[in-house]
Amino acid sequence: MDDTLEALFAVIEDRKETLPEDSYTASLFTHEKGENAVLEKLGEESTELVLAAKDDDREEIAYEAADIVYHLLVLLSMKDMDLEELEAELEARR
Ligand SMILES: N=c1c2ncn([C@@H]3O[C@H](COP(=O)(O)OP(=O)(O)OP(=O)(O)O)[C@@H](O)[C@H]3O)c2ncn1[C@@H]1O[C@H](COP(=O)(O)O)[C@@H](O)[C@H]1O
Repeated sequence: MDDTLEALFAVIEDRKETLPEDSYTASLFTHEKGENAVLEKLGEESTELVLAAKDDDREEIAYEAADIVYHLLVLLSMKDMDLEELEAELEARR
């Protein structure tokens, strides 16, 4: 899981740097979508996750959780944060 998150975060950081035209991630870092779009997605997906949990729909829970994790990592990158800061906070709670 760590490797998966690190690989995804590396792709997100690359898209932020290179801004390929056909990249959804890159569009989030430009005025085309921007921070508000990321925050809206996190709000929508949280609601969808709650509904999936209420339905005990495991496939949908995994799908919505993945959407949230992806947009959360985009938000961290947007704020010039990195995975280490998230890990440090989680470790501090152990
Ligand atoms: N993990 C994701 C990921 N999760 C979700 N999304 C996109 O997030 C968008 C919104 O997701 P939704 O589930 O809300 O889908 P939707 O309601 O149909 O979207 P909208 O039409 O409302 O925008 C969709 O366009 C999804 O494709 C993602 N886009 C990219 N990634 C990862 O980022 C990598 C780079 O992607 P690009 O930047 O597109 O090259 C990919 O290889 C993936 O690993």
